[in-house]
Amino acid sequence: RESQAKKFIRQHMDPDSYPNIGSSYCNQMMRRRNMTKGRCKPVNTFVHEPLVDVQAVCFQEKVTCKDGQSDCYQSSSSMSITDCRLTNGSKYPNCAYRTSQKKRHIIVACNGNPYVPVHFDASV
Ligand SMILES: Nc1ncnc2c1ncn2[C@@H]1O[C@H](C(=O)NS(=O)(=O)C[C@H]2[C@@H](O)[C@H](n3ccc(=O)[nH]c3=O)O[C@@H]2CO)[C@@H](O)[C@H]1O
Repeated sequence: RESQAKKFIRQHMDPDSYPNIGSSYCNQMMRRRNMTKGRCKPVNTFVHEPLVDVQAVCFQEKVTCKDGQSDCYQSSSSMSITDCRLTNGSKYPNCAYRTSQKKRHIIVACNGNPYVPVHFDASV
């Protein structure tokens, strides 16, 4: 059984790829990280920073999550991210994504002991 922390890493961490990634990045990565099985996950963000830097966000600015819960945190610095967004013409099982490379502050929810990211809430 995959823990929430491991699931966060699988779905949102890609420290080893460089920002100038091609337009097929999302199509490849959404498959490779298992987010196109059964349905195409509509929106997903990958973070191109070291895991320790993303884990540190759990001890940075506390903010309210989109769902109203209070266990979200906003990164003090902006981070290199890639937003993957399903295109309108996309038809399962061929999940077609738009790849957008950005520098944003990320907002994650943290949980557990050790206190680590378990959910990607938004970027600002
Ligand atoms: N406060 C909490 N505290 C603790 N745990 C919490 C909390 N909230 C949820 N979970 C947990 O997380 C699980 C989960 O998968 N939530 S999810 O909203 O569907 C994830 C979103 C995100 O993956 C993605 N997205 C979205 C925007 C963006 O910029 N980038 C981007 O990637 O889209 C998804 C849908 O929006 C949920 O089952 C629940 O267990």
